Order: sequence, then C-alpha cells, then structure tokens
Amino acid sequence: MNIFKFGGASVNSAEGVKNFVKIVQSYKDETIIVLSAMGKTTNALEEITDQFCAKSDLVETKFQEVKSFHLNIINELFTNKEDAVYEKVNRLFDQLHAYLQREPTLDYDFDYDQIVCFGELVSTTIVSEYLRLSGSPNKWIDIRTCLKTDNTYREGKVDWELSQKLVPQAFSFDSTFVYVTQGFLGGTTTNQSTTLGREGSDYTAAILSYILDVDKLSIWKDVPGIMNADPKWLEDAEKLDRISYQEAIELAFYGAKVIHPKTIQPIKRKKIPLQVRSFIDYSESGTLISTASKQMEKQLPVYIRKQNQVLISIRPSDFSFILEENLSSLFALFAKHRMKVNLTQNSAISFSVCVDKSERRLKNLLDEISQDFEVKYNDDVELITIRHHDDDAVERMTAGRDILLEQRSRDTAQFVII
Ligand SMILES: Nc1ncnc2c1ncn2[C@@H]1O[C@H](COP(=O)(O)OP(=O)(O)O)[C@@H](O)[C@H]1O
Ligand SMILES: N[C@@H](CC(=O)OP(=O)(O)O)C(=O)O
Repeated sequence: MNIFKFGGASVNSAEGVKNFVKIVQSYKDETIIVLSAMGKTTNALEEITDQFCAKSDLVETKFQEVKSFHLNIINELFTNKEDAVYEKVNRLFDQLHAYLQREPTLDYDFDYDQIVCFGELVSTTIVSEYLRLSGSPNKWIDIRTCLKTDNTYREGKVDWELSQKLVPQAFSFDSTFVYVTQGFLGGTTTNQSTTLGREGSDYTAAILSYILDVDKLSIWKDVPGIMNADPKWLEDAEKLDRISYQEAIELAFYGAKVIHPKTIQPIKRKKIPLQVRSFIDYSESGTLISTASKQMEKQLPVYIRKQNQVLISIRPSDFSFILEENLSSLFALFAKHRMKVNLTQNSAISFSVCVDKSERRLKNLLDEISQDFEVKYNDDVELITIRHHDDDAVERMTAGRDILLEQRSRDTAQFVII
C-alpha cells in the first residue's frame, strides 16, 4: 500500500489535475491520495476569515472569487454540465456561504478552521470526481470523521488512540483500490473541523502512513526533491539523493519549507521510507529519506533562509540577572501566545529570541512581556541556517550583511542578519 501526497501547487489548474491523474494511473497498487487545497486557496480562505471576523463587506466578493476559481477548473475538466461534481462542489460552497452569513464566534481560531477546511474539501471532491471520470474508481473520505484531534483550533493535536481505531476502518480497501482524502484537516470528537497548522498536509500523510503501516510514502512537489537550498532562492541548489530521517528532521526544524517539520517523526518511528519527488519530471526518483544513512555523500552545505523574523531583546526591568525563573516565565509566555521560537541566546542580563513575525500574536506577546521586562526588537530580519557549514558557505551567506546574532555548533551555524 502506498500513500501519495500532492500539494496545492500540483493541482492549481485543470492542466495540473490532468497531470495528477496521469501520475496516479501509472500505479496499480492500493493507494491513498492525500491532497491539499488547490493553488493558493488556503491563503484566500485565510483572508475571508479575517474579513468575516472583522465583519467586512468584502467577504462576499472574496468568496465569489474563490468559488469562480474552482468552477473555472471544473468547467475545463468536465464537459458534461450534468456531472455530479457540480452538485457536490456547489453544496460545499453553499455550506461555506451559510457559515459566512453567521455572526463570528469571537474565537478567531475556531472560525478559521470552520472556513479554511473548505479548501481541501472542495479540492478532493473535484479530483476524486475527475479520477472517476478518467476511469479510476475511487472512494472520497472525509478525513474529519477518522483523524481526530483535540480542540486546539489551527493546530489540532492528534488523538492517536482514537485515530488509530477509526482510520483503519475508514481505509479498509474492501471495496476500492484508491482513496482520496484531505490533508491538513482533522475533526474533534464533537465533529468540529480542525486544521493541523499551515502546510500540514505532509503531516497528514505521515500520520496515515504510521497508522496504516504503509510500505512507502511519496510526497510529490514542484521541485526535483530536497535540495541543498530552496532553488527559488539559490539557483545553483543541488538535489540531495538520499538523506537520513535525522537529517530531514533537522532541515525541517530549521525551516526548510519543502517538508512540514512534524512529518518525519511518525514515519521514522516505523521506518517507512519517504520519497520526495517531482510531479513535473515524474519518472525521476527524487530524494529518498530512510534509515539507510548513506547520507549526503558529499555533505554539501545546506542553506535554509527564514524571512519575516523578529529579533526580540529582553531585559529584566530591575537589571537583575537572567536566571531560570525569568527564562521559565518568558518561555511560558511564548508558549501561551503560540509563538514559535527559532533561536535563543542569553547573556547575564539580557535574553534574545528570534521568532516568526505573526502580527496578531506578536503584539499580544510584546504587550505582556513589557509588563515585567524592557523590550527592544528588530523587525524584518532574516534567520539563515547553514548545516554542514564551512568558511566558504558562511562567507557566501554573510558577506556585506549586518550580523545581529550568531551561533555555531559543529554541524550548524545560524545567523540573524539584516
Ligand atoms: N531545501 C529545499 N529543497 C527543495 N525545495 C525547497 C527547499 N526549501 C524550500 N523549498 C521550496 O519548497 C517548495 C515546495 O514545497 P511546498 O510549496 O510547500 O509544496 P506543496 O505545496 O506541494 O506542499 C518548492 O517550490 C521550493 O521553493
Ligand atoms: N492547504 C494547506 C495545507 C498544505 O499543506 O498545503 P500545501 O501542501 O499546498 O503546502 C496550506 O496551504 O497550508
């Protein structure tokens, strides 16, 4: 049994959906397809959520834009305008529209999940129906009924015990060879929609792989595999043919956007090989992540850039030392405001921390920290991480830039720079 995960970029147009079907049909094994929302739909639904919560009149226009984007793709794919896909997709958009007519609940994260989930519900419906039309019978599964999470909206924590019971029942392969389901989504025990964190479809694929003990997980991307840098940033980036689970965890942890950080742990635990490969050159083998750690033969430096970072410098207002009590109260605040800490460093009387710039959460965090500490911060800095660094690699990343903070270990060098 295989699991294939396809992201939004692979199905951002009718052409993309046709290419996807070609890939799926070239495999004859039992397969579960985990799919994200089409193109940039999640971003658009995030905007709708913001407008909905702000009670803005723009909601309707944006909703119609998202709906037209999908209907245009359907119109290109389905010549028979009586096809069941129209009714199914329209029904989903009617449900979303009905939600948008309500009053916001005052819980932004809850509303976010109830709105944003439609991206994946619609994309999987279209793709499942188009596979059927193309001669591949398949079953559409609403993942919210079996991948159960708690009610931490926007970052649902998986209820492994319950999911382990429900997922195998849902994907029993007793009446089909192919399943199509949503990445990124989960459901609470009271059947509210949840999401697993942005770009969480890779993680969904890993959860299902773990629970169902699959032979292999393939994640299809718009790049040849995992490269030693984002090729959209460094044109001379090279593909890594094989890497170990450990290395993949490190790269994702430091922010290599190609794979969601939570993806590797579940598949590592069961030693399930993961192939990251191209949906464009689909005969190429991509990058294999496995235990066999004939790892990165050349040990190329790997460059990871995180933009939109904020470097916060914190001092106790009474000039006392930064001790355990201060640190633990600060970390509690970061956790409370769900700010991801990317790098920390402390001296005797100050503590520096580099975090993702997330306007809504950052402001609340800074307001609270300022009650007990003096706070300064640098906006819009970059965090550059180099795995397997050497002098040339460091020079390449830092020449002509202002280094605000630097940390090096044997394997990893990190720089906060402007
Ligand atoms: N080290 C890397 N290797 C390959 N791609 C990378 C790397 N770092 C960042 N990327 C980016 O990741 C993108 C693919 O991930 P993503 O857009 O999340 O795919 P999907 O939407 O299919 O899940 C590529 O287009 C590439 O720009
Ligand atoms: N659609 C969600 C989940 C996801 O993983 O998408 P993608 O596979 O396109 O990165 C998001 O954009 O966050």
